[in-house]
Amino acid sequence: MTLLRLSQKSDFNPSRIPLPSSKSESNRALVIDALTEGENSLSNLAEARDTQTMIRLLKSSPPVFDVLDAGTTMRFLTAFATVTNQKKVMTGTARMCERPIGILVDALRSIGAEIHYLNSEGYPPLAIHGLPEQKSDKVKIRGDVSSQYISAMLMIAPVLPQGLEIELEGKVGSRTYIEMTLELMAQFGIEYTWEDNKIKVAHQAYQRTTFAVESDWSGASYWFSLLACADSGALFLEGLKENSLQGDSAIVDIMEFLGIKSTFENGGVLLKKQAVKGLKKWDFSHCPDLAQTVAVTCAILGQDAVFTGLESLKIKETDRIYALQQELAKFNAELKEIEPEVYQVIPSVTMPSKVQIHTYDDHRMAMAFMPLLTKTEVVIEDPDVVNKSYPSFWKHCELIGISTEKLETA
Ligand SMILES: O=C(O)C1=C[C@@H](OP(=O)(O)O)[C@@H](O)[C@H](O)C1
Ligand SMILES: C=C(OP(=O)(O)O)C(=O)O
Repeated sequence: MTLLRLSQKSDFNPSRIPLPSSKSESNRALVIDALTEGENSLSNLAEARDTQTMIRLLKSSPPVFDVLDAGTTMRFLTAFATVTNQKKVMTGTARMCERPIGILVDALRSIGAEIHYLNSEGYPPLAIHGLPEQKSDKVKIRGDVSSQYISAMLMIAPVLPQGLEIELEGKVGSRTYIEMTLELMAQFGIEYTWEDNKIKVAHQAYQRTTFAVESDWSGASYWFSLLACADSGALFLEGLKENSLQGDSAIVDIMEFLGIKSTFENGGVLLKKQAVKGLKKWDFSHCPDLAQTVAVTCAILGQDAVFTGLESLKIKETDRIYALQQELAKFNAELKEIEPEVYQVIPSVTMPSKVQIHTYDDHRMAMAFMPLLTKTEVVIEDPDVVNKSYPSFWKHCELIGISTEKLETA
């Protein structure tokens, strides 16, 4: 196994970080591009493995779409292959084959798709045989498992012969990602209405356009956390916009409570330290990918906080609740379920002289625990796990004065 030892060489002052591009925006733009007649001009596509996998599969179109561990690539390409009447097998890593897809398959089948499960009902791998005829222009989808099913159906809606009306059932999680999908579709000329729980998209053509992907706010969150945990310094994060398509820009509001003042200027955001006001309670329903970052920040800063909206964390790259609980315990902090689906972060009071973080095949576990280096010696297991969303993460650590030393073990 590879281990990476992290330690701080200097103050983070003044350091510029050339953030990676958003994989969520990139993967949507690529699917829309594949559904547009004629050429779009897409720039700043993400270096993330999830996006590079999407690019490779769309370009080479092999009979088996192996998406590895990329959730959006799995869900978006399932809908794409169906609507474009392709015969494909959809598969991925062992963990991907444990991540549910039944809600999307049911939605596609209800409008006429032919899709079969090759192993377990409700999970990849799948065999897609296409959509011989659109049988319905209405579909109901529950909103509390993954918004990616809804985004996948929305992106194919304009090219369906009868268009599509999607009725969202129950609580809707990750709503900001549905909004991102619709706003991006609108940039490619699509008109839609969203009233109450019904989103309607008529049959229409995607218009050729020029689209530049913004930097990744989820990736930016680790630098907010690092500065919040550091004694001093300032950071400039390049390529972020105040009016972002990405819901994870909520990190600005969260970190305002945890000691970071953000100023948008010169095509990015300048982070400076300010007094910690304290974060009492936060609902992560619409920004689930920030939960690990903020849990670790609170644990390090000695901030007791209550988190809700963590339901979807159990079905992501790993069970992120379990993973957080195990790793926080290594420095005497806790993520305790105090009522069903209500969690309290109980911060660390004593910090060991060294902490080794297991990363559970989850990029966000590696990146979220990096700021621990401000308090103790940190060793990250399997550091290449960051490649899923942020391959240059450790290089950027070096760039701002963190030493990263690779250690090989048997
Ligand atoms: O649509 C997207 O780009 C994403 C939606 C979210 O997933 P869920 O909708 O499953 O919560 C998020 O966690 C994921 O990283 C990216
Ligand atoms: C959950 C994530 O991605 P996905 O669901 O697309 O695999 C993530 O990047 O944190």
